[in-house]
Formats: sequence, structure tokens, C-alpha cells
Amino acid sequence: MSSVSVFRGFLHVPHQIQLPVTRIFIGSKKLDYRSNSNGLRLYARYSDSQSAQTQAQDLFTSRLQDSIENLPKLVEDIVQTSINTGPRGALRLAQGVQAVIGVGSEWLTEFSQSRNSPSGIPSQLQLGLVSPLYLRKLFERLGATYIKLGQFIASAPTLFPPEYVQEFQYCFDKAPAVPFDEIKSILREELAGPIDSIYEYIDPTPLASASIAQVHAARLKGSQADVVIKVLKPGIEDVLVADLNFIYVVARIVEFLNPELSRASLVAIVNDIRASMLEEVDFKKEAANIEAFRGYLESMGLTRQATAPRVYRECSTKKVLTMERLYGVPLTDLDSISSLVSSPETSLITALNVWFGSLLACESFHADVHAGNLWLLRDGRIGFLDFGIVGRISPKTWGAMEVFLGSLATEEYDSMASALIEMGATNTDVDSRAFAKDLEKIFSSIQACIHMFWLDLDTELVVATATRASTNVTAVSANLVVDERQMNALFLDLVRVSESYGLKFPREFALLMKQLLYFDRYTRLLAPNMNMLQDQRITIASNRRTSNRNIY
Ligand SMILES: Nc1ncnc2c1ncn2[C@@H]1O[C@H](COP(=O)(O)OP(=O)(O)OP(=O)(O)O)[C@@H](O)[C@H]1O
Repeated sequence: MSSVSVFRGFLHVPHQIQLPVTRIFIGSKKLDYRSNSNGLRLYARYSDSQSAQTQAQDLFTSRLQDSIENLPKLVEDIVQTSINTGPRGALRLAQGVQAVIGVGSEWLTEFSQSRNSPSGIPSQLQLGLVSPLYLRKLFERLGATYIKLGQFIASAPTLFPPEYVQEFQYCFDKAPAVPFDEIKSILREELAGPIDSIYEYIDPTPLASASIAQVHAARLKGSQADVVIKVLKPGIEDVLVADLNFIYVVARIVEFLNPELSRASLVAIVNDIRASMLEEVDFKKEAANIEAFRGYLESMGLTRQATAPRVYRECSTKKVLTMERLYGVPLTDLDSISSLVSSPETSLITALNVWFGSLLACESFHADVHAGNLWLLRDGRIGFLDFGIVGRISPKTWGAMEVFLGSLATEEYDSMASALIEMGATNTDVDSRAFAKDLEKIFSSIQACIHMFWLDLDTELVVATATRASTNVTAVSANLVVDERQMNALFLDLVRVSESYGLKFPREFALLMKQLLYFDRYTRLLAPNMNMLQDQRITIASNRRTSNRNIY
């Protein structure tokens, strides 16, 4: 007879069945367990296999009872969600099938080509549509919700496997433009009146078109101010509701079938995603975020160094955001930046100081500082655009983050370990010495990798230089790809090692790290000799923030 054992809240019974211990009955007595951040923890063990087997059977019955009890709730939830989704669900399903067929045939073509190749089938094809590459392509085709979901995956290394986190860094948000007539009718409806009484002129060709919104340049009547109008794409809320309801139902079913996943609170994560996406399609929230940031600049006397667009509330609604038009270039456009200012490095330092300062002094921080959203303006100020995604950080997390950043710069692994332990919620005792040693290992292996990679890269660059005229551009862009990959890999390793010590970081940690990766990219371009975390001109630490404001 197979033996049965109990450990850390899970019963392993024959046939590989793993039963989460939620309730165990001994006769009529219930065995108590306590739930903590690491899951369930038992306070008793059964060494007698006979008694354990009886307990396993009791447990199985108990689980079954639980499932039967929960089934009506699940069905009710699914029915209610389907009713809320309504006919848009059927339409979305048809679009979903189309997307699957499209990406599926792409996969099939590549798969059949590589079957005949001597090198065999590449790993990215082996998992079919659920391999990171094809799943990312499928998400891009499925549009807004899935693109945002993909971006969420990219920013949540504590929740998803590293290869998916890495691949979804490239989940791009571009979508075909909505015809201008449709945009005009949304404006008429939203602004409740003739649009030519508000705008002198609207450029029919959009400045940008992403999955959720489209942006048009315009000029206001009266003041003649140059503005942009960000318009929520028609039907996007329906798509979001249908998709998010679908994802919710899938999460509910998966959790019902595999209750172990409720430990990772799958449904709670989906609910979080749902809330943050619905926030992003409410431009009133974005307007409030912009105004909070402008208030921060004002109160800190930073308006001559940086800005965010002024919002025109009188012609803004939940679906339309009219704001001051900024003129500038992305922080990655080195040539244009050099023609605008004599010291790109100084501009970068300003951007860093303003952003770091906002982490605590502003109620929320800009959590999407990709180059499209961070500009050097024609007047030399730094322009922050697109406040759709913001983060909030508690002083406690930021305190630990400061120590972490300081230790990153100085390579002090003991203090890095204690900062990470402080940040990662855990009830267990972490061996900080061993943790520090493991951290040191990843950092030194990454340095070795960079060294190796540079040897290879040099050879590639010689070839590239010989074939391309603009050698600098080639060198710079190759350099950036390497750095970003390395930095992402380093971050993922860091999270992985921390998790092995039972640490779970708050979402702001990943959000902050992602922004630091963007800033690292700008530093390599604009100030290659500067150490972003150590330079005295950059004010990261809050205690220095008030006494020694060093903004250029
Ligand atoms: N105030 C502004 N002044 C000038 N251009 C703007 C302004 N706001 C937006 N844009 C242009 O429109 C583009 C898209 O705007 P925004 O980033 O707000 O939209 P989005 O749909 O959230 O895009 P993404 O997801 O790519 O960041 C910007 O990259 C910029 O080129």
C-alpha cells in the first residue's frame, strides 16, 4: 500500500494527486491550520500511514464537499458575468477566433519550414501558441486588453515565468487609426455641442494611434492655444468589459479546478488588473494625475526645469482629454537633443531629479517613462507625458528602496540583502548572509556575461560598421539592446533568488525597477560616463532631497 505524508499544508496521496489542506477532520475534530503569506502551515504531522490515509480520505471528502458547496457560487458568477457581458461577448469571441487563426497559421508556416531544417525545431516553436513569442503576437492581435495584460506580465516578474516576462517587454501598443469622422462624432457627443465652437482647427491626421486612444493636434478657439486631443477609441470599453469578464471567468474556473492557485490569489490578481485597466480608460483620472504632478512641480519650484501638459477641463471628459501641446523630442533622440541643448547630461540629471523627487513629494509617480513619454522640450525643459499609468509608493518601501539603490551602486551585498528583506513581505526568518552571497553571485555572473558579450558584440559591430554608413547609430542601438537585455536578466535573477528566500515584493518595486531600466537606457545614451546611482548631482535619497536640492 502506498504511503501518505503531510507537509506544509499539502497532502500527497497516490497517483500524483496533490491536495491542498484547507480543512482536516479527525473524527469529529477539526485540525487547525494557519494561513500566512507563504500559504498554509500545519501544526501537526501524521506519522502513522494508516491514520494519514484515513485523513487523506477525509480530506478528499472534505474537498469534494467544499467543491460542491462552491459550485453554485461559481455557476452563479459565470452566469452573472455572461449577462453583464451581453452580445458583445459573442462579437469578441469571433474576433478572438480570427486572431487565433491568424497567429496559428503564422506558427504553422514557420513550424513546417523548420521541420525540414537541419538545426531542428527552435524552442520558441515547440510550445505552439502558448510559447512566449507566439503568445505575445496573439496578445498584440487581440488588442487593447491583452496588450495591457502583456505589459502587466512584463512588469510583474514575481508572478510570471521569466521567459514570458522577457518576451512581453516587446509587447507593442500600435493600432490602426479610427477614421476622423468617427472621432468628430465622439467629440460632438462628449462635449455636447458643435466642435467648431471649441476648437479652431483639428488636424484630421492623428499624431498617434494606440489600442486605447488616438491623439490629434488641434487649436483652441479664443485663446488660439495649441492643444492635443486624446480620444478614447469607440467601443473600447465594451471590448475591455468583454475581455476582462472572460479572463475573470477563466481565472475562476482555473482556481475552482486547482484550488492551490488560490494561494497565489489568481482571481485577486485578475481583479487588480481589471481595476487598473478601467482606471486607464477614464481620462478624468489621467487629468487628475497630470494636475497632481503639475502641483508637485509648482510647490517644489521646479516649473522652470520640467512640465506636464496643462489640462483644459472645460473640454475634457471621461473619454476626451484636451491638453496643452508640448513640442519636443524623446530622450533617446541624441542628435536632436544635442542640437537643442549644450549639455544633454544636464537635461538627463534634471529629468532624474524631478522624477526621483516625485516619488515621495507627489501623491503618485509617473510609472511609464518610456522615451515616447519623456521629452526634452524646445525650451530646454523636460516634458512628462501620458499619466495613464502611475504608481504610489509608501515611505517605508521607499526607505528600503533607497538603501537598495545605494547598495547597487556600491556593490554592498549585505545591505542589499537587508533592504530586499525589508521590502519583501515574509514571515519567515531569512538567512541574510546566505542571501547576500547569492546576490553577489548573480551580480558577478552578470558582469562576466557582459564581458563575454562585449567580445562578441565588438565583432558584430565591425561587420555592421563596414556595411552601414551611420556607424554611430548602429553602435549605439546595438549597445542599447545588450544593456537592456542584461539589465532585464539581472532584475529577473534578483527576483528569482529573492523568491527562493520566501520574499514577495510589492508591485511598486517592479514598477520602480522598470522606470530605472528606462533611465539607465537614457544614461547610457546621454551621459555614458555617469553613474546614475552614485552621481552627487542626482538626489535620490529623501534626506538629501530637502537640504540639497541640486536641480539644473
Ligand atoms: N500633450 C502632448 N503634446 C504633444 N504630443 C502629445 C501630447 N500628448 C500626447 N502626445 C503624442 O501622442 C502620443 C501618444 O500619447 P499618449 O502616450 O498619451 O497615449 P497612449 O495611448 O497612452 O500611448 P502609449 O501607450 O504609447 O504611451 C505621444 O507619444 C505623443 O507623441
